[in-house]
Amino acid sequence: MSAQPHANIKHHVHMSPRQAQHSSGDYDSSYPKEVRKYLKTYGLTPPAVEDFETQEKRCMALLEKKSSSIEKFIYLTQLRATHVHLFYRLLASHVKPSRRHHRDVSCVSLLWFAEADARPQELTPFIYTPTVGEACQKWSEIFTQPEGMYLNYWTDKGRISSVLQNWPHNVEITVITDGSRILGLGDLGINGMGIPVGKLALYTACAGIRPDATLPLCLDLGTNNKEFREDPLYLGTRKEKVSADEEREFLDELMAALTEKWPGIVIQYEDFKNPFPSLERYRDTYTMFNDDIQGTGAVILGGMVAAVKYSKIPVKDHRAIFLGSGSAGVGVAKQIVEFFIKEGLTEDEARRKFWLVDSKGLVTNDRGDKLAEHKEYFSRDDNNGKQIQSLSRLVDFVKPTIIMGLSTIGGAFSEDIIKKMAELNEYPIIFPLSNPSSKSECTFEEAVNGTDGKVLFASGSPFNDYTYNGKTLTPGQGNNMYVFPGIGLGAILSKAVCVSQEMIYASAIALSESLNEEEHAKGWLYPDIRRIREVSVLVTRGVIRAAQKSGVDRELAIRNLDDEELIQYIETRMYDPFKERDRVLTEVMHVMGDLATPDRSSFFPNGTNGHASAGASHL
Ligand SMILES: NC(=O)C1=CN([C@@H]2O[C@H](COP(=O)(O)OP(=O)(O)OC[C@H]3O[C@@H](n4cnc5c(N)ncnc54)[C@H](OP(=O)(O)O)[C@@H]3O)[C@@H](O)[C@H]2O)C=CC1
Ligand SMILES: CC(=O)C(=O)O
Ligand SMILES: [Mg+2]
Repeated sequence: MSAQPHANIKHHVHMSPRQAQHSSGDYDSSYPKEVRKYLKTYGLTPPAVEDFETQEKRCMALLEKKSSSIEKFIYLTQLRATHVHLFYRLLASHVKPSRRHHRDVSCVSLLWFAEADARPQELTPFIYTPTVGEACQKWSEIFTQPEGMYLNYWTDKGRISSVLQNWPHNVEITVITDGSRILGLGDLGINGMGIPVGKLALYTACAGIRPDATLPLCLDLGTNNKEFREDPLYLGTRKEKVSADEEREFLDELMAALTEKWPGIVIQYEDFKNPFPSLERYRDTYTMFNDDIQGTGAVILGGMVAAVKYSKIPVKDHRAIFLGSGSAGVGVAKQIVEFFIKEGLTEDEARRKFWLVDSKGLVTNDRGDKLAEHKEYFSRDDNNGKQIQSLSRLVDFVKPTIIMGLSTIGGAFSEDIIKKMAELNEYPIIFPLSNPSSKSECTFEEAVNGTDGKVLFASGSPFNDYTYNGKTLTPGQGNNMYVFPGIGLGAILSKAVCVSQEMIYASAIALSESLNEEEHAKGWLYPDIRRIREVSVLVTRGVIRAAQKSGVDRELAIRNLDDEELIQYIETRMYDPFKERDRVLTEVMHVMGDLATPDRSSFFPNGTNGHASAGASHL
C-alpha cells in the first residue's frame, strides 16, 4: 500500500480492479479541473465540481427509485465499477442503523441492519447478506461486467500462472470460492462470484484495503447443480464438479501461482462445500485461512465470551447443541473449546460440552455410518446405543444452555424448542446463524416471543427490531465480517508467512474486548456496527501481535512499536475514500511539477473537506 510511482498514477488512483478495462472511474464529478486536465477528462465531465453531499443525494435518490433489493444490488455494482471511490464514500456514510432504541439487558445482541427492504438507506445488506444470496442465484441473469477472475479447470489447468498475468493490478488479498456451498443456498457453480466480490468490498470498507489491491476469484470446477447446467444463460462450464483429487491438483497449482505472482498475498477461502482438506494442506505453507471455519469460529467466540458472562452460568456448566456439523459448525465449536480450555477445563471436559447434529441426527460413534473426519473430534460415545433423531428430544436429553444453528435449515428452531430453552435457562443463548435470512433457524421475533424477551441472540443475517412488552428490542448479527477484515489486514501488515491459530484466536479476543463502556453497560455481545472501522483496527492489532508472538511475522519494522504506535501505523495504511481526492490532487500537482498548495476551494466547494456532515460515520 505504499505510494505508487508517478508513472502509474492515472492507472493506480482512478481505476479499481473492476474497471481495469475502461476508464469511466476517471469521470468523478468531485475532481477539480487540474485533475480533469491531467486525466484528459476535462470537458467530458459536466462542469460542476461537486461535494460529497451532492453526489450522495443523487445516488441515494437513484437507489430509492429501485423497487427491489436485487435492483439496488445491480445499481451499486455499477456504481462500484464506474465510480469506485464514490461507492466507498457512500458505503461508509450508510453503514449505520437508522434507529437506536434502549434495549432490555437480557436481549444482548449485535445491532445490525434490518431486512434489506426495510431500511433502504443502509447499504451493506444490498452488497452482502442477504441480497448477495439472491444475486448469486441470479448471477447468470444479471451479469453485466467482469468484477474478478474466473479460472476454469478444463481450460486453465497447467497454465494458471499465465492467466493470472491478465490481472492488471498488484494484489494484496484474494477471496476464492468454487461456488459449491454459497451461504445456505447450496451449489451455485460460478454464480458464486458474488461472494468474493461482496467480501472484498467489506475488506475495503471495514479494513481499508485499497480496492485495487483486492482480487475476487471464482474457480469453475464444474457444478452439481443440474438446473444451472441446463440453464442456457449459465456462464460456467456445464460439467459435473471435478473429483476431490482433481480439485486438489488444481488448488496446488493455483496456490503456487498466486504466491509466485504476488509474494505475500493473503488468500481467503470462502464457501467451499468441503474446505477442511485444503485448510489442512495449505495452512502452514501459505498465508491463507478459511473464513467459514476460522472466521466464523472467531466471530462467534467473540460474542460468546459476553454471552457466557450474561447467562450467569459458569463455563463448567454450559452445554451446547449445534444443529449443523459442517465447516461453520465444527469451526465454531472448536474455537469455543479453546476458550473453555483457557477458562480452566481440560480438553476432554471442553470437547464433551458439545453435541453436534448433522443431516443424519446426533453425531455418534455407533450410528453405523462412516463419519467425515472433521466430525470425529465431537462424536459422542455416551448415548448408550440410543440414536436421538429429533432435535426436541435431544434438547430434553442434553438440557443445553446454548443452541447454535449452522444447518442451512430455515425454521429448524421451532416454538417448542425455543420454549424448552427458556424453561431450562433464565437467559438462553440462541444463535440461528445460517444465511441468508430465509435459512435462519428462527427469527428474532420467534426467539423473543418464546423466551419472554430473555434470549441472548445473534443471527447470521439481519432481522428487524421487534417491540415486546412495550420495549423495542434490536436483534444482533453474528457475522464473520466483524473479524475477517482484521485477520486479512493483520496478515498483510505483519507480512505473516502463514495465518497461525494464535492469530485467529486473537481476532476473537480483540473483538470481544472492543466494546466500549456504553456498549458494555447496555449488555451487548458485539460492538456497535457504526464503529466497524475502529473495531477492525483493534482486531488487526490483535492479529499482528499474535503473529509476532507466534513468530510468523516478517515485518521487522513494526515489532518494536508500542500498542498506540501500532494503531497509528495501521490507520495510516488504510485506504480512506474521503481522503482519496486530496491524495490524487496532491499527486497530480506533484507530477505536473507544481508543488504549490492546490486550490482546495474548488476541490471542496463547501469547505467540508469532502466529508459528509459532522457526526456521520466514515469508514
Ligand atoms: N453467520 C456467519 O458468519 C456464517 C454463517 N454460515 C452459514 O452456516 C450455514 C452452514 O455453513 P457450512 O457449515 O459452511 O455448511 P456445510 O454444508 O459445511 O454444513 C451444513 C451442515 O448442516 C447439516 N445439515 C443439513 N441438513 C440438516 C438437517 N436437516 N438437520 C441437521 N443438520 C443438517 C449438514 O449435515 P451433513 O454433514 O450430514 O451434510 C452439515 O453438517 C450456511 O447457511 C452458512 O451461510 C457460514 C459461515 C459464517
Ligand atoms: C457469512 C458467511 O461467510 C457465510 O454465510 O458463508
Ligand atoms: Mg462464507
